[in-house]
Amino acid sequence: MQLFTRLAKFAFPYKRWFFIASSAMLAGIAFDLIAPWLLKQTIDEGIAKSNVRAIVFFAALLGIGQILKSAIMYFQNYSQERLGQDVIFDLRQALYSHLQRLSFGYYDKAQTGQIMSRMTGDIDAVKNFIGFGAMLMATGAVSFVGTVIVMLNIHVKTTLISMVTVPFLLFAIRKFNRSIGPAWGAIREQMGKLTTTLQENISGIRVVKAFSQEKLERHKFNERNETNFDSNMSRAKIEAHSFPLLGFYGGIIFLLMLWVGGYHVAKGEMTVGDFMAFQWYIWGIVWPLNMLGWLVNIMQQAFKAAPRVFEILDTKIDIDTRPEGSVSANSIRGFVSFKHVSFRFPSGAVDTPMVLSDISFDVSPGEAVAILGATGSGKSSITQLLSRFYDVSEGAVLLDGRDVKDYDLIELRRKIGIVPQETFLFSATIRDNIAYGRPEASQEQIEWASRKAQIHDFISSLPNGYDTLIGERGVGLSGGQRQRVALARAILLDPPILVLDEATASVDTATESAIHEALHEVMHGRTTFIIAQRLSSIQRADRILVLEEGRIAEQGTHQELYEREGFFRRLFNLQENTDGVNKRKDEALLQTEGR
Ligand SMILES: Nc1ncnc2c1ncn2[C@@H]1O[C@H](COP(=O)(O)OP(=O)(O)OP(=O)(O)O)[C@@H](O)[C@H]1O
Repeated sequence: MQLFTRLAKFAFPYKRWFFIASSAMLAGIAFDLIAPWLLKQTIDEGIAKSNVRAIVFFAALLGIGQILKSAIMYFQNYSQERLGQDVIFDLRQALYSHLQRLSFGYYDKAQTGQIMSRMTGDIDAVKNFIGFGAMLMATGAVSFVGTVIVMLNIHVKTTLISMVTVPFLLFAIRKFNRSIGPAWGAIREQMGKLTTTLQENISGIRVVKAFSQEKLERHKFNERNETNFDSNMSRAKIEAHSFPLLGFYGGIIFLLMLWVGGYHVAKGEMTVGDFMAFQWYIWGIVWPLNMLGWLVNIMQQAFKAAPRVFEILDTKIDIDTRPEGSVSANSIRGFVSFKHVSFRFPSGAVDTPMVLSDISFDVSPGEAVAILGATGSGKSSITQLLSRFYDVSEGAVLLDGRDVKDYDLIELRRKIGIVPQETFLFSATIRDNIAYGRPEASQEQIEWASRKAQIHDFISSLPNGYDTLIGERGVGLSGGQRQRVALARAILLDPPILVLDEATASVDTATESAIHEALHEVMHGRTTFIIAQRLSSIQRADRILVLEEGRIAEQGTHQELYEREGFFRRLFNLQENTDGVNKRKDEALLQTEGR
């Protein structure tokens, strides 16, 4: 019932189509009730009395009625489809907007395939019900009741005896309804899993092929496909078992009517016209009953699909984009302050250790701070809290002296240019990708950002330049090129805060040094966070924070940390040694080649 109410709320704005469809439906049923009577009149008043005028008159009325009904059917079909499409349009739109507003915490746990299948198959199932299932149900119910009333008026005994199987049929429908519901639930769930497997396989096809795991993946898909097949066969078995029984009960109604009606005609208690009219009327009760199984199917599909859709809509938005009383972030300067921040990912269990513990530091506007630490030490998490991809578990992150939670989130994020660790590019032109955060940017501005990111020359060398289309996730570009396009995208935002999360990890040392040279100018006047594991990436940092297992182990300038003989010094010595060894190897190689 709750589902009905929720779906009805979506349908309410389109009540106009509902009224047109239901009026057309009632008009259609009215015709179905009048037409057999016209037939009766044609037979009893025309044929039986050899009255040609009466035959022509009633037959003409029947013809006109048929034409009118066709026109009415057009309105009914159009408006009920329109109602379904409108509702589904809004539902899909609401779902998409909600998905856009859900935080990283949701996506950490969600499966893309499940979301996809809810946006497509589940929504379609709901549409089938709203579009014609519900209307057909209403038409059937009105037609059934109306026909029974008219038939009772013509001949009570024939009507009642003909309908003797109806209670059995309704009982069978109830049983069918109970068993088909779970079957449809399993199918919708299986479809979500099948889509997830497919989506993961396609997204990870390069890994699959690199590790020659096509057979394993085929096996995984096959398993899902088989489960889906089995679920559908279980459903088909229930249908195969129930539908003939429902058809049988419906057929018996027709036979009983022939038998009882024929008997009463023979006894002179019914006219031939009445009998013929009954033949027609009987379809008014048989078709809704015959359709019941099919309608229950549509309804159960929708009732299993709708909760999956509503489950997403009901997911609480934990990080609201425009919290009440939020302040504008448009004029922030970039003073960042972490106050005793501790953090655990929302997907992490309560008893797991914090990813960040008691982190406190201040960064002045324009300062460049490097965050250094072993893998998994919490470097990226720090910057994710700044952009409010997640909210702190304890403490506070302040921006220009205000809690980041107080700012309009959309404006806040526009003020933080991020080059993430994993570059994602859209299947669009290189220009569109660079201008993603600032679609109104001019070609000059885009080229300026590309130059700073050391990617302009490469783009210009392509036959289509900035108009070059890149594939999904940036296919067609190397890892380093993708990273530089992402860098240009962040630079173009011209933000007061810049976050470079291993932004030059995929480029060669020469390009890295060229990027850092150019970045020096870009970083000027901006608060910059440079997350890196290579010391060469953080040369330009004014200050370094060293993280160890989610805590700040040390902080200071290069010189201060070097003298402290801690993690930084160890890393420095290690990387110096590695660089030294590499350098010696290169020299030896050159000498060998030179000989
Ligand atoms: N979305 C997530 N959900 C749950 N735990 C996460 C999530 N992302 C990261 N973690 C965990 O949080 C810890 C810190 O991760 P973070 O990405 O901040 O480390 P990092 O220092 O940036 O590592 P790297 O240098 O490898 O990028 C890690 O132990 C990681 O397993």
